[in-house]
Amino acid sequence: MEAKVLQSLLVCNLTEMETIGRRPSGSIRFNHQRVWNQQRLQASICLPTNRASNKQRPNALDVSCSYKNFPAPIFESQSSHDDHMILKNKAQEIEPYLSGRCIYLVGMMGSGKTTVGKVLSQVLSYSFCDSDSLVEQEVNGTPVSDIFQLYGEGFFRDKETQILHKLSRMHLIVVSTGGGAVMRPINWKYMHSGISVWLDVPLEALAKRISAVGTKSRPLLHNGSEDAYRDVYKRLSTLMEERSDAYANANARVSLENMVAKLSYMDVTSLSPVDIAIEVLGQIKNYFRDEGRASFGTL
Ligand SMILES: Nc1ncnc2c1ncn2[C@@H]1O[C@H](COP(=O)(O)OP(=O)(O)OP(=O)(O)O)[C@@H](O)[C@H]1O
Ligand SMILES: O=C(O)C1=C[C@@H](O)[C@@H](O)[C@H](O)C1
Repeated sequence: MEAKVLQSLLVCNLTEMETIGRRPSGSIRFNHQRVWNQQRLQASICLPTNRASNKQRPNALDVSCSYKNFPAPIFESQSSHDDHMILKNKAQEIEPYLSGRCIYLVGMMGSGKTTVGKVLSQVLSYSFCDSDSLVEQEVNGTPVSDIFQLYGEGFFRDKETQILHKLSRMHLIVVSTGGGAVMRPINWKYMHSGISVWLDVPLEALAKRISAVGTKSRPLLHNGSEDAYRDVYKRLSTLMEERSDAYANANARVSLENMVAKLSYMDVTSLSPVDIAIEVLGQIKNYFRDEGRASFGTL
């Protein structure tokens, strides 16, 4: 019965997650076992009931977050049995260290934050949120490209900061952040409530991915040009020059170029989202290891 309820869940309201995820005192529960129980509880309470009259409801956070909303684990259909096992084992290894903290994926447009983020959320039994989608919801479902056009980039950035602020009070979420979120120092204050990981993808690969799907939904890249690849590449290069230092604020970096060298692959197109998710978990583990060494004064 419980499994059925879990399966049928499509959308989980962050307000409720916040209510459950925190003790009345406001402190977050960091016990590993409790995290699992908490997820179950969270799931049962996220049923779409009418909660309009619930007096316990904290500041309305009118955004939603998917919880296990994929028919079957994506990673099971996209990778070998060995890869699942590696992914699951890595997830189990770092869960106690994560202690329910959110994972913020940062990186350029098209770097795979959403694709890899969904794999990570499934294997960690976390929820998944895309901050761009949350901004869209806040603006009555207006697409990001229309928000830029109607209200300007500054308005979008303010909404993005508000969303990150709200998310910083949550836990058990993998957050795919907007590509430019790293540029505001205040956003880092919020993202450092969790663990941040930079998906560092070579510009050629980004330009190929983005020009293949078109630039319409990406206002900072769209100019309706004939040679989409070349234009996207040029624009991405400029953005990367402005942003690389900001991305480097992340707690961990996953460089697809380094992965290709390590795995002796031909190029980054051989790297599956599952390969990248495994590396994300590995780099998070390294971060905790280094952090532990630093706090014990052995560095
Ligand atoms: N490892 C991969 N190999 C090949 N294609 C990929 C990989 N990861 C993502 N993609 C493709 O790249 C495109 C962008 O991926 P995705 O939407 O996950 O990136 P994103 O970082 O969330 O982008 P944005 O910030 O613009 O929303 C998608 O078409 C996706 O299918
Ligand atoms: O790189 C950027 O600045 C952006 C990336 C997208 O995710 C959106 O947040 C928006 O299109 C801006």
